[in-house]
Amino acid sequence: MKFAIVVGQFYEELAERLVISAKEVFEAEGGEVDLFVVPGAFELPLAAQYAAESGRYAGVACLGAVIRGETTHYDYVCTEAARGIQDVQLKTGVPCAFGVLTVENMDQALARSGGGKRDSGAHAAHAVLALVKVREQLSG
Ligand SMILES: Nc1c(NC[C@H](O)[C@H](O)[C@H](O)CO)[nH]c(=O)[nH]c1=O
Ligand SMILES: CC(=O)[C@@H](O)COP(=O)(O)O
Repeated sequence: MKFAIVVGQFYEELAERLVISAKEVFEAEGGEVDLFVVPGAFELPLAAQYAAESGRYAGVACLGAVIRGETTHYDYVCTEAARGIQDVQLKTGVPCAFGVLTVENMDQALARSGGGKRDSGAHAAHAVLALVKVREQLSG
């Protein structure tokens, strides 16, 4: 079974941490992973749509990190990424998990990318696998 990981690499270290964790989860289930890199979280929905519509993947983990700055730009990036990824999975029927950190600072991001509080990369991969299982249960 093949999975896609699409990652916004606005913060390269965080992107790498999230990808490593998600990849480990997919590969532990025997999955093969293709990685697609985009500049930031705002590009994730279209990248996820490309992957979902390719017909090659059982699911897509959408990863990235958005850290609030001085302006309202944060709100638009987060909202569009979340809404866009949800729209893609509902439109295509291909599981697309939201593994995008939306945080106030780098410490919060590190803590949620395998730094002890949570691993959002792994959680996104587990979410994809869970939806694939639901689809399999209903198609039998
Ligand atoms: N500030 C962050 C961004 N901003 C960039 C956008 O995601 C997008 O690439 C740009 O607006 C061009 O379309 N992206 C993140 O992923 N994280 C941020 O903190
Ligand atoms: C999340 C963002 O877009 C943010 O990093 C941009 O920073 P600023 O709001 O200070 O321009």
